[in-house]
Amino acid sequence: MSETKQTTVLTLEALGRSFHSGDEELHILRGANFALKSGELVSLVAPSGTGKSTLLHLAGLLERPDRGEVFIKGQSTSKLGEAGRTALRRDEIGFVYQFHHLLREFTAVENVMLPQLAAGVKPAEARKRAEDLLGRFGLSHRLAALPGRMSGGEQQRTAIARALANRPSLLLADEPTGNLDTKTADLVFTELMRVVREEGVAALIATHNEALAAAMDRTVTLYEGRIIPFQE
Ligand SMILES: Nc1ncnc2c1ncn2[C@@H]1O[C@H](COP(=O)(O)OP(=O)(O)OP(=O)(O)O)[C@@H](O)[C@H]1O
Repeated sequence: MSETKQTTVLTLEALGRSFHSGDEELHILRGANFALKSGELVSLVAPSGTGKSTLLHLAGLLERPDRGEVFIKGQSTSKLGEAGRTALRRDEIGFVYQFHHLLREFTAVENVMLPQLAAGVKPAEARKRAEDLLGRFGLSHRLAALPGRMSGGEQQRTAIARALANRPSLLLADEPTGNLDTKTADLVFTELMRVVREEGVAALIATHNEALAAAMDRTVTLYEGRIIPFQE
């Protein structure tokens, strides 16, 4: 993709977020700024408790900041009501958690179909997309499996496929392989990066694994409530 055609998918502007802990006020984000361009893969590597999940939840419109603004493809989100935020989240953002959160009573292919059906995609088309995505994660033989019968790696691959199902422009992932053994984590992470690049999705991925982080386009960290380039 040429430089001129790249759009900014996610913009965080002067984000502030504090939490009360007993008598104390924890200022977790203190004017965090960030921009992510289409197709860009960025890792977020920062010590535990510095606010990675907080930041991803704000960027994913799951929570609202105390101060500052989140823009999705240049669109301001602060003035949107819950219905508007939900629609934007459904159409533009895929989220992957450390734990898969798949619906246990539905098969792998159904789990990847569901967000598409919610977005109004016809069942036959949703199934085709789900089968294609799961196939690209090496799960063609597990389409009809229930989450409880799948391995941790298979569950997480399915959760990533589900997050990509609606062709989001932005993928946010919070320690997506943090719950897996090292070998499986490396495999799943490599697949995630491959499919994310194939799909042209911009991604911001929190990870503790610096080796995996280094395979992305750039790495950022959190320092004193702000987002800065990561330096080893
Ligand atoms: N809802 C909340 N209420 C009170 N405190 C909170 C809340 N959410 C987060 N915090 C606090 O804010 C800080 C940052 O939390 P956050 O989960 O964003 O960190 P993190 O960098 O993702 O950590 P980890 O790597 O351990 O997951 C922590 O001190 C946490 O206890």
